[in-house]
Amino acid sequence: MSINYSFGLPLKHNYVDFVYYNGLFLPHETDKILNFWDDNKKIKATLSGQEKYNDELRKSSVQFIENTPENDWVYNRLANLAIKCNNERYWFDLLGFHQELQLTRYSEGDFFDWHLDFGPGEISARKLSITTQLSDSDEYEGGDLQFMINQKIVNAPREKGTIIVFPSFIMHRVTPITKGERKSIVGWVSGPPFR
Ligand SMILES: O=C(O)CCC(=O)C(=O)O
Ligand SMILES: [Fe+2]
Repeated sequence: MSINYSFGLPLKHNYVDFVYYNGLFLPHETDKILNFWDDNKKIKATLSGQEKYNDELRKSSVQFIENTPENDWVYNRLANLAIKCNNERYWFDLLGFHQELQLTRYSEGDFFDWHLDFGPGEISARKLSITTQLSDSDEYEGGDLQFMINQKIVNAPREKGTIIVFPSFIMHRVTPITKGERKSIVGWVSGPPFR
């Protein structure tokens, strides 16, 4: 039975595990984001805070997108959405992006096994994770972004342009790609320590 025993501030009950938004990036915009990809800057994905590659936990190619005047519209769009979503749902204390946006490519056989985006060290300020589907669902097989919620696995929507926001402390993974290629752009909104 839920009650409303407030300590002063109104109690808010609309926390959700993840939220998604369709159509906030139009097809020509997702294509423009993909054009930021520069094969010379491609790096093999590492696990945050770890220098060594760990192919058992993660296999993909990533590239970090510097915040320049040309791509500020992407940062801006994601920041505004994170603020709106946070005001409607989470009420976390947010400060901004402390890490560059990450473009990710998963080719056949690539994956990112169960993990949290939050943890000790440099990722301890992360509060909200925000990922955008940059590939059409039929461009790849497998490659589902999944959340573990109360022992149940829930799939995120796959439609190109969909932006998915979730607390960085939620367990999630990207299942192995069995055909084609999946691309995404991922950001982490940081804030002061949890309290
Ligand atoms: O590719 C995605 O949509 C999410 C990847 C991910 O979980 C991460 O980079 O932390
Ligand atoms: Fe993640």
